[in-house]
Amino acid sequence: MTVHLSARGLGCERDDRWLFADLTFSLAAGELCRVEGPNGSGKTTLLRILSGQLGDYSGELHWCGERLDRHAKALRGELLYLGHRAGIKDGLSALENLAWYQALGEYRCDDAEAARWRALERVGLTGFEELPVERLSAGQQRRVALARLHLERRALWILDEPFTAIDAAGVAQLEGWMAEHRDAGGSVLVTSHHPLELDGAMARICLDGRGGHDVIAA
Ligand SMILES: Nc1ncnc2c1ncn2[C@@H]1O[C@H](COP(=O)(O)OP(=O)(O)OP(=O)(O)O)[C@@H](O)[C@H]1O
Repeated sequence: MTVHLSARGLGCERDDRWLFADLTFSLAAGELCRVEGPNGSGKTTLLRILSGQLGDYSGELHWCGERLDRHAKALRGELLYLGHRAGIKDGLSALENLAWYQALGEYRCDDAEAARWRALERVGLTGFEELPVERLSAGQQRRVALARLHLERRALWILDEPFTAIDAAGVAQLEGWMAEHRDAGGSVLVTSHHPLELDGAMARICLDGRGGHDVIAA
């Protein structure tokens, strides 16, 4: 099985405090992993390091066997990162937001417009495609961000608090998409402050907020 991400001896310090140190784990194709820990324990920082956005860490990180610091571009083409902020532009419509992501060159597909409509249908935004997103509810705005999961296939999803503002049906749906992605050979790293149906099927990286951690297999 292809190992997507592997970390050896990973550490990160903020304000003279280790968020985590000597963290070793791997995430292979077809695996799910939940990163958990109290507020401020370093979950977002870890996900930003693993997605190649932060370079101030110690230890080694590999993407598909290649050092991440030397092959960040290879990872970018295979990664979908959703931050804990929705990352959408208020004045643009849902369709325009997705077009903006496509225009950034992050998404390649034959029929970009059809892909946008299809993605918005999947997240339950039929009828809301052309309104400025500032006129959508918080949960609908989060769904605009989640529509990126359906724009194009990416091997690795890194999702930071993707369930924020999502209703119970939406949580079940998103868990279903994560399971589908895994079954298709993708991998997922996710944070959530709430219990999930998929918990039993996920490995866990538990940060304790004091610099310690546990890595627990699925
Ligand atoms: N750029 C930065 N400079 C200095 N300190 C930072 C920076 N980014 C984060 N921190 C600190 O690192 C710690 C971990 O932050 P992080 O956002 O990773 O935590 P978290 O586990 O995701 O928290 P939450 O559950 O509240 O989202 C916090 O104490 C934060 O203040």
